[in-house]
Amino acid sequence: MSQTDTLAAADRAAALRAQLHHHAHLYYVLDAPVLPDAEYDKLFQELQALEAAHPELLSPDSPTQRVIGQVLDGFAPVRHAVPMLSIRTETDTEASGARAFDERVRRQLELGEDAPPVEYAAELKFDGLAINLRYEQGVLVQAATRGDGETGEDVTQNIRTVGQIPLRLKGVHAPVLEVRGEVYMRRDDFEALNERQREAGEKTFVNPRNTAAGAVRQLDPALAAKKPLSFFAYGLGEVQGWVVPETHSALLDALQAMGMPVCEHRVVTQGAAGLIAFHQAMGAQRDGLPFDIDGIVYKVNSRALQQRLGFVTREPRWAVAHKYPAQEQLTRLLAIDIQVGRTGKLTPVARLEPVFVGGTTVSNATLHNLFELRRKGVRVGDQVIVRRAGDVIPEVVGVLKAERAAYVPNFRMPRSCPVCDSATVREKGGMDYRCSGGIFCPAQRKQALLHFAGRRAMDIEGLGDKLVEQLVDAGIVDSLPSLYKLGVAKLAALERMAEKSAQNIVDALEKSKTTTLARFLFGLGIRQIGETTAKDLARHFGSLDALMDASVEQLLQVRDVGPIVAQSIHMFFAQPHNREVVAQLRAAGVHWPEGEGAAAEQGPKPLLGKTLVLTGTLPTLSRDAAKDLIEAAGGKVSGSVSKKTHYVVAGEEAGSKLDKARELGVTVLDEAGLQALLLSASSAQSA
Ligand SMILES: NC(=O)c1ccc[n+]([C@@H]2O[C@H](COP(=O)([O-])OP(=O)(O)OC[C@H]3O[C@@H](n4cnc5c(N)ncnc54)[C@H](O)[C@@H]3O)[C@@H](O)[C@H]2O)c1
Ligand SMILES: [Zn+2]
Repeated sequence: MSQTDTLAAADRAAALRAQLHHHAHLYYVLDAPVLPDAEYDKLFQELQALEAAHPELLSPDSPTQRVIGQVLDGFAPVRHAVPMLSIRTETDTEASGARAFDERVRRQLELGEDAPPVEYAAELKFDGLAINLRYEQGVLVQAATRGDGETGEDVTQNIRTVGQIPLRLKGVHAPVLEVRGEVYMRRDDFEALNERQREAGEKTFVNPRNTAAGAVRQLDPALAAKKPLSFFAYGLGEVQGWVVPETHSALLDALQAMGMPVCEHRVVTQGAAGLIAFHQAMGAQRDGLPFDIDGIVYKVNSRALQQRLGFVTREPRWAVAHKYPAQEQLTRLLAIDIQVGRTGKLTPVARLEPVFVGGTTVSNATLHNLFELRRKGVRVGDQVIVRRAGDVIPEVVGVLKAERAAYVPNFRMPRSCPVCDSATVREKGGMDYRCSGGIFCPAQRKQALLHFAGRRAMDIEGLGDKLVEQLVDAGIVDSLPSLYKLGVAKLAALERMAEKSAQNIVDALEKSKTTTLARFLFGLGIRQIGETTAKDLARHFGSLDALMDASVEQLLQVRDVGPIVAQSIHMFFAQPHNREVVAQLRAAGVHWPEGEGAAAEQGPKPLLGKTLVLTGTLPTLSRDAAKDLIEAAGGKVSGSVSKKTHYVVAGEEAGSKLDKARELGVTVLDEAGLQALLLSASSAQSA
């Protein structure tokens, strides 16, 4: 090898070490890596290869030679009685990773060709943070992170908040028993946490691993307690006065018997073939697991053999981590498109240079919403980190800002819906932009039709999920008015539809034409217009034309209508295509007694200002009918009992609401009591 080769190699090795140290610091000390693991691993492997080719370049402080990580200021250092090591990684293709490990083990144990296969225990490699739990006389006295392997951090206070970690071991009173395992965050807990963050307009977390690590290494235990963490045990540290089982699998059984959470997905198997089978089987189940794993750990099962194999500086010789495809990868953001969801929500979607991540090729990923996109600072052309884990849709979780070559303008949400061209709106205080097109927007059509046909709206019997799906997909129904053009022949031609049922639908459509203004308004599916608001509006304006022409100020006069609702109604009727839909529906024969609301408004209001709660089954009145009666009498129906509740109307099988009413001393009525109240109050008022 020439001298220039060696010099170039030395330069490259030094550069790689500097980079690896930098990224390890971000990862292990600050819990805030900027590179995906796969990129870090590439650099790590390049350094390993260089050092193998040029042994003279090896230095004891190389990241390949020792565990990196250091104690964060603010935590007391804990010296590990038994060092906490790393595990050698096999990133090769499925079969060869296990075979390479088995061959090494056999060579080191000096097993001949015809010696029987080595017994292995295989388990999952949980993607979290290693923790050493020290129990003295069976009581948890200290919890420590790995740190640099020799010295970790005392995180006892934070670990005490992890409900799955026993504070006392069952049936163990040994002077010292250190249990090691992984603290992690379940995917559903992680998603829920991020959902809350997004709703609050706060920063979201990148992945469960870094979130869990950050929570454990949080200086304020109260903040740590807010992040739901879980735990799996997989090994031991120092032991005094306890007989360690002879195999790894028996150890895991023993840990489980002490009350330690141990993962059920593990096997004992002979030779490489069994390892390969387990790696493949778990690879197929990986997406469905409730937590992230980044591989399988193979361990020589016999403790005696483990001791014979021993350690190299950084890792045991008797274990190996056989990885799966990474769940985070770097790729380029080609464009940002807008997707319109079933409820009209606009989601920015990243079009990506296709990348293999989490086991599949991904070319689209969600950017969630404008605010998150801005906070992450994502721009078209950027190198972005894509995460795909489990069944969650792939998402862009970060960006390498240093890589940006030129100025790229900030992304903006479109002013009109890319599907239907209706105006887009952002609700005050909300994070989301929406298409205001409603039924007019093909993206929202099915949802809008179902809502229109719903029991509390136009009440079109038989027009459910399946049928709407069929009608829209076949292009037969593309708007609310086109519903009323459906004939028996067209319907009967659909799959699973007979003449009789088609006739029933046509009859139901006909029947629905005679309705009330409140039902019709509610059925239009105007954002923010629930059933109660629709009733209030109908009562207040009495006619649809008056409502359609109302100004925001006039709308604000209606009981319980605030600025957001008023704006939404005004916006809806300001759009010509919405007025057109209304006109067509009326032309199709949909009608209601005009002025009905105004008349009702003048009737007696015996329950004005009263709040009632309904619970259980009433003998004759349906829940809806009771609600209508109460509302017609000026009362309000609420879903939960509080000190502000005036009456609870209870029927059969009334549940916790009844208990709550008794607890708070709220008057409880049965159906007869309600009827009497309506009558006596109204006669009292008219008297
Ligand atoms: N993104 C970055 O910038 C960056 C920087 C540094 C390190 N990293 C990542 O950190 C990892 C390397 O870290 P490492 O050296 O700690 O090794 P490792 O995390 O790959 O392996 C050792 C660890 O595996 C864990 N583990 C999980 N399940 C286990 C089981 N069943 N049995 C035993 N141990 C189990 C333990 O916590 C143990 O400490 C790589 O994935 C690397 O990509 C990333
Ligand atoms: Zn639209």
